[in-house]
Amino acid sequence: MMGIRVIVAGANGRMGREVVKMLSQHEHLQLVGAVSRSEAGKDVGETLGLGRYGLSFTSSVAEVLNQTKADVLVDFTTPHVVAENMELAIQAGVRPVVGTSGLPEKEIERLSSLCQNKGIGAIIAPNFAIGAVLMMIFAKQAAKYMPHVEIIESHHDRKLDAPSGTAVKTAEMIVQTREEMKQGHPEEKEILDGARGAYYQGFRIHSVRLPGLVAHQEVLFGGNGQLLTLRHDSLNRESFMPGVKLAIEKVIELDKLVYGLENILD
Ligand SMILES: NC(=O)C1=CN([C@@H]2O[C@H](COP(=O)(O)OP(=O)(O)OC[C@H]3O[C@@H](n4cnc5c(N)ncnc54)[C@H](OP(=O)(O)O)[C@@H]3O)[C@@H](O)[C@H]2O)C=CC1
Ligand SMILES: O=C(O)C1=N[C@H](C(=O)O)C[C@H](O)C1
Repeated sequence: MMGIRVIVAGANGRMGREVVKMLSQHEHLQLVGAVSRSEAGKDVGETLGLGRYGLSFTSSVAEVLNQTKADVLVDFTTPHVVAENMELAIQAGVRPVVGTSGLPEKEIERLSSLCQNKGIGAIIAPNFAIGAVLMMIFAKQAAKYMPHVEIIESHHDRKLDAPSGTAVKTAEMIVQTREEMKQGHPEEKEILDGARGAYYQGFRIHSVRLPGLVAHQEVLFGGNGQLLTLRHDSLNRESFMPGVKLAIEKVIELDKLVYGLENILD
């Protein structure tokens, strides 16, 4: 396989650090740029405890794209900047692989058109853990036969967006097979605001935030006299890395934006 030149945005964050470490373990994946506002100018490897790299952090995606030839931009930043980062990359002919959550549907559509106009690939994956992707696929299958469903997602308390990107994607996949219906008692009333969670086309999504958690989700299906629970737990951030590696390798072959890792699994 040809070498793939990769820029990482959010490289000093929880996910970015893990991506930099993963790249260092694969000869065909070469880190050519790393963005961190707080660590700009410092050596990437020394800052991340990986030994001297001879490559310094850059303070913005615009700057690194200007200075560096790259094939792929991996983005694990925040919902506020991810769209702008993607747009800059697409304009520069660099393919985005995006894990950052919180991108609204309209924005994904707009970025998809940009990719189409430019004829280059991009991947936005709400969750790169293969087990989580399987949970979403199984939830879509189950919803056809058990349409009474609720999603409970639980994350660490540093998370900015709720519900999680994974919960939103799971809900989007569920409604592809679930007959539309409003669940619960027709006269149900919330005594405390938000008690029943966020409403999504007739069913509910609940978000838990606690220190100690990483990334977890349960999809609960109820039927007469039976319950089905699908559960996935990411116990550390290494769990996302096989999916990130796969996306970096696949995005090179794409000529459009793909939303969801399930669409590139063989
Ligand atoms: N798809 C998936 O499988 C997964 C997705 N995620 C998502 O990835 C994203 C990042 O998560 P995580 O690594 O935990 O978050 P962190 O907060 O640890 O890292 C985000 C990094 O983004 C940078 N950043 C923050 N604000 C800005 C800004 N305004 N402009 C430019 N850079 C900024 C910061 O770096 P600095 O201050 O140095 O610039 C920070 O280190 C989240 O949206 C999360 O939901 C997380 C796990 C898995
Ligand atoms: O913020 C996180 O940590 C995670 N975010 C993604 C999401 O919003 O679904 C993926 C994973 O759940 C971890």
